Formats: sequence, structure tokens, C-alpha cells
Amino acid sequence: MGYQKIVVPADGDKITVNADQSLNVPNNPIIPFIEGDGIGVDITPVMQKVVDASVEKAYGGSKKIAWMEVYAGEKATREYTPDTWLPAETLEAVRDFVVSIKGPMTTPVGGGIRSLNVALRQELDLYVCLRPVRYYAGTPSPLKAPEKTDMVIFRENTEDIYCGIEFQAETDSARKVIEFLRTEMGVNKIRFPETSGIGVKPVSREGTERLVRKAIQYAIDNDRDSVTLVHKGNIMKFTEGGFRDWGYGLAQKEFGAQLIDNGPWCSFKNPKTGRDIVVKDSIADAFLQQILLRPDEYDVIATLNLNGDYVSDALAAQVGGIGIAPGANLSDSVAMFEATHGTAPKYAGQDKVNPGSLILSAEMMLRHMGWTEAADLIVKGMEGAIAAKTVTYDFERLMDGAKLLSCSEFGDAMIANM
Ligand SMILES: NC(=O)C1=CN([C@@H]2O[C@H](COP(=O)(O)OP(=O)(O)OC[C@H]3O[C@@H](n4cnc5c(N)ncnc54)[C@H](OP(=O)(O)O)[C@@H]3O)[C@@H](O)[C@H]2O)C=CC1
Ligand SMILES: O=C(O)CCC(=O)C(=O)O
Ligand SMILES: [Mg+2]
Repeated sequence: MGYQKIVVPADGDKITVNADQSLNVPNNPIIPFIEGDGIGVDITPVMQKVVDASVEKAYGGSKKIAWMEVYAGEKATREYTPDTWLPAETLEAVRDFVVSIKGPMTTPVGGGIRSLNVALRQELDLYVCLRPVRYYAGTPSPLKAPEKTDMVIFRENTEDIYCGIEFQAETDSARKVIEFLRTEMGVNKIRFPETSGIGVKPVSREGTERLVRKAIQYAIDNDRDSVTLVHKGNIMKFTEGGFRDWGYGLAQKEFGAQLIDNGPWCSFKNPKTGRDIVVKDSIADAFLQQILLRPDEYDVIATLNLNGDYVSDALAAQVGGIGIAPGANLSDSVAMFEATHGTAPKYAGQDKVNPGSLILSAEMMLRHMGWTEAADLIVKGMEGAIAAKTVTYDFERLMDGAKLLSCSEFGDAMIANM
């Protein structure tokens, strides 16, 4: 396989996808990983060590991951050329090897390159950003009853204002768009047309439906109580409002949901358990206060890209912070796992931060591969390390009597608690 820099491990085999989207996972699957910028250098090796230990313990040597480094972000500019941030062969490898995991990557504010994270999601059509949020006993939280927060976010990952269609203020492009809006489209509400930057927010019925379909299917498969469509559709009627209407429409059309009273809430019986699943909606600003005050009323969340970004970090804070917030980017075949947090540059290279978020992302990856015994051991290791109050700085500063561990020591504590 003619890669330029990527070295395919000789002792591994490829994961493949069946026609029904299920996976064939060999005992020695090749898993591509991107180390990531900033704290990627700290957390990625710890994640690999903890995963290898869980697999070894679960399967006694009969299964083993063959890790394959692929490059993106700052490391790619060192490995390839100074302008190569996302090599074509990285995209090819993560598509071809089906399941991968990545560290965070830097996106500069204002100018510079556009998000490589977003580029990966768009190029690979990883349209679901799946971020489960649950409480681990003993974790420090600002809430009195943090265990009531148990939600699973389905964030649309390829559309919205997040996809980067923007025109910089006071350029010919921005002037052209503004001129078009004013003369051809009758728009007279741009307050300062001479100095406005312009962003475009595409939100489609197809994009909404495929995301909401996954969220509802997840609620069915995991016996959850409700799916909440989170939007700002009162203000952005044809994008966020469209998301709400298309979401409700899909629940009725494909899952047989019936209106409750006169709607718009609706419900249907879970075909697997017979229990009711309610499909409801919440306007994003009110939702952000509801999740703090009445978290037990929310379960599976389906939302647009930018809302999902905000909601992810806010919900993570309720159960201990983004140091232990995992995630996955999914298409119908390819899966790329990654933490919710970013590169935390001020801590880079200090062996200090919490590796939990990336390790729990790997836990999701193992479960996705069907290696549930290893995944369960990772959860056990996390529960044990937190219960023993052996934690990294982010938890230690909020816990009484805790022992401060480095990033790598926390990984070892997890292994010791498996
Ligand atoms: N998917 C990705 O690759 C993502 C990339 N980014 C990028 O990351 C860069 C930095 O973004 P920034 O806004 O600073 O957000 P970050 O998520 O990188 O960090 C914000 C704060 O969160 C806390 N934190 C983050 N990670 C950890 C961890 N592993 N353990 C403990 N605490 C943690 C730290 O809090 P404290 O200071 O309180 O210790 C940190 O200062 C940007 O370029 C952004 O674009 C952002 C999000 C996702
Ligand atoms: O791409 C980035 O730099 C930020 C992405 C982000 O915050 C997220 O996906 O949660
Ligand atoms: Mg984010």
C-alpha cells in the first residue's frame, strides 16, 4: 500500500465493513491514530498504554491492537512539508482502516487555517458527533446531584454555521455577497454593511433527518426515555426551526410517533421494549438552564453543530469537566474517536492533564469494535481511580484529601484498578 510516511504494521489486519454496516474485527486490528497538537503528546501515549493493558487483561494475549500512526496538524507539517496540515494519505488511511482515534488539533482564532477537525468530519462525512455524558461517583461537580446528569448528545457534524462558509469584512467577496443580498434579495437589515463579515448557515432536511434518525435509533437500542431536539428555531426559522420540524416529521414518518395532545411533542412505543419514547424539543437558551436545574428530564439530545459544541462542554462541566468527556465522529461506515476538549496549549508537554477524555473515547471505540470486556475494564479502571481519589490536577483541586497524579500516573492508576 504505497504510503509516503505512514508505516502499516506487519503484524496487523484490517477491520472491514459488511453490507449491513456491521464490522469484521480481526484479533489484531490495525487502528490508525493521530497524536494531536498541544496536550496530544501527553494524553495519546497514555491512552494507548491503558487500552493495551485492558485488551491484554480481557483477552490474555489472544487479541491485540496494531497501532498505526497517521499524521495531521502540526506534526504533519513537520513530517511532510510546512504547508501540509492534512495529508491526503491520512484521509485515505482513516477511511480505509474504518476505525481510528485522534488527539485534539489546534485551530487559530481569526485568521490562519480552518479547522482540521471540521475538515476531517466533512471529508469523511462523519455526520454524527456522539458525546455521552455520565457521572462517575466521587468526581467533583458544581451540582448537588450530578448523578442526575445522564445524557447522550447527537450533534450534527457537517453542516450549520460551523462548516466555515465565511467572507471577511471589507473584502471584495464580502462586498459582493452584501450587494447581492441587498439588491437581489431585498435584505435591508444589515446594520453596518460597509464593515460586516458574513457567515452562511446551511441546514438541510437530509442532514437533519440522518442525524435525528441515528439519535432515535440509539434511544430504541439503549432503552432511553426521550429524544430532545435542541434548536433556536424561534429566531432562525428556516435553519434551526427547519431542524426542529424535520426532526419531528421524521419521528412520525419513520418511527410512527403520534402527537401528544395537539403536539408538537410526540411519542412512540420502543419496538424492542414496549416502553414509550417521547420526542420533544427545547429552545437552546432555555435548554442550557434546564440541563443545570432539571437534568433528569433530558436523555438523548439531537442538535445542530454549533449548539452541540456549546452543549457538549456545558454538560461535561456538570459531571466533572472536559478532562473526562469522550466522543466519536461517525459516518455509516467510518468511525473516528476523539475527546471533547481541545489542545489546552498552556499544559502541553507537562505530563499534567487528565487523559480520561481520550481514554474514555477509546472505551467507546472498543465497544464499537465489539470488544466489550476490554471496554468494561476501562470503565472499571476509571471508577476505581476516581473512587480512590488518585486523580489529575483538574479533579484534585476540587476534591478534599485527593492525591495529585500526573497524566501518565493517572493512566497507571487506571490500569491498577482494572
Ligand atoms: N476536537 C478538537 O481537536 C478540538 C480542538 N480545539 C482547539 O484547541 C485549542 C485550544 O482551545 P481551548 O478553547 O483552549 O479549549 P481546550 O478544551 O483546549 O482547553 C480549555 C480548558 O479546559 C481544560 N482542559 C482541557 N483539556 C483538559 C484535560 N485533558 N484535562 C484537564 N483539563 C482540561 C483546561 O482548563 P483549566 O485551564 O481550568 O485547567 C483548559 O485550559 C483551540 O485551537 C481549539 O480550536 C478545541 C476543541 C476541540
Ligand atoms: O475544531 C476545532 O478547533 C474546535 C472543535 C470543537 O470545539 C469541537 O468539535 O467540540
Ligand atoms: Mg468544542
